[in-house]
Amino acid sequence: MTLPNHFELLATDGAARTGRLTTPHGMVRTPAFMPVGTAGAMKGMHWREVREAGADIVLGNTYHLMLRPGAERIAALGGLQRFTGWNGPMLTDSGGFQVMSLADLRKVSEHAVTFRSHIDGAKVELSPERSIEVQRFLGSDIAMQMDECVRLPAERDDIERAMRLSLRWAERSKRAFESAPDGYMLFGIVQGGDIPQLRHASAQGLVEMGFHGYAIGGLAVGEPQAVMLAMIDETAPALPTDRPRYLMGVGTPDDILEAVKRGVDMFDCVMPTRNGRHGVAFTRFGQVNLRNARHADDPRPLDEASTWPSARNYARAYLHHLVKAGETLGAMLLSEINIAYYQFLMQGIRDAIAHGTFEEFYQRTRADWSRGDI
Ligand SMILES: Nc1nc2c(CCNCC3CCCC3)c3[nH]c(NCCc4ccccc4)nc3cc2c(=O)[nH]1
Repeated sequence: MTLPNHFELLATDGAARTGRLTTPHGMVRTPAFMPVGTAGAMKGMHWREVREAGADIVLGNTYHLMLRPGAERIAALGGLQRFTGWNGPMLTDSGGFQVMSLADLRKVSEHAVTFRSHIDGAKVELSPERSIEVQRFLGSDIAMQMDECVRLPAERDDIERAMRLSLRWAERSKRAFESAPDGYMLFGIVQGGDIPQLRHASAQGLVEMGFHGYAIGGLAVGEPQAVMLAMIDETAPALPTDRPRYLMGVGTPDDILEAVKRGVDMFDCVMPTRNGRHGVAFTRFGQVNLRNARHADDPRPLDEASTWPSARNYARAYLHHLVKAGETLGAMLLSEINIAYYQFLMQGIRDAIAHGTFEEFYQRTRADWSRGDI
């Protein structure tokens, strides 16, 4: 049964696309970078800054929120938007990936993933049905199917086993999702590791089932960028052109630019906020590690032409001092500066595709990153 389409393609330039995704909580401009609000908060930032930076949609974390404060509790309090105060679109991951990377004593069976909570050691079972139920309780606008992601490099047998399990879980996730109200979306997740034939089989299986959008999973899990890009080249053409494509967990500004060029519409990554907390700034001219002593006497701001005040108004020397002194303000300023840069990059990408100048934008942006005089 084909699901209704809430995605509108506005323009294409080569394989790159720009469009609009309509959700119950608002509109998402694509290509979109979705900041990751891990446990119901954007670490070190107020939601108004996330919005002012240009983010249309953020990620919530099913794994963390189902353990604490609990999905039923958030539902009773009106859902994630009301609970957090972010009243825009939200996407939640299914939790399986986080279990495999965060929980201990985890086990994967046909029925579900079972694990011990990293908070109180309680035994927890996360089946496709329970994952969809939790995402519905959270009230997210876009839910993800439950899947199994294999780290790379991996044996072909293991990649195939996980890909076929994920297809069976896709079917169960879709059935469990069917009662969701109009407008709420469910995305399938393509698996298949670094093996083209398995990528094609996974994409074909999902497209036959029919989803509101399709994620490319199983990447950014240890493989070189060239392998990731090759798998996008194999997968994107196998997905419907009129539905959104979401590359999970990606990535650096360079990863994003390369993936947009290959037809990807949506991205999420913890990097802007995580690197910000560790003193690394993303700028139009590349990354700047403000822990480095070379900044101690530098009166220049990070980027005097930035559209974001904090990137224009603070001396590198001050940011260096805050980071070295472990001042919370350092993590706060760099988090907002990084989220703002990522949104600045996405706005430039959307405008370039809309004007048919994506190739020039691509070349100039990469040249600016590698100027190295920062
Ligand atoms: N369901 C599912 N999720 C995946 C994710 C999580 C995406 N962010 C979820 C948010 C929701 C909650 C938290 C995150 C991935 N993240 C990455 N790479 C991250 C690489 C990275 C790691 C650390 C720093 C920077 C980059 N690959 C991923 C593959 C999958 C996948 O196949 N299936």
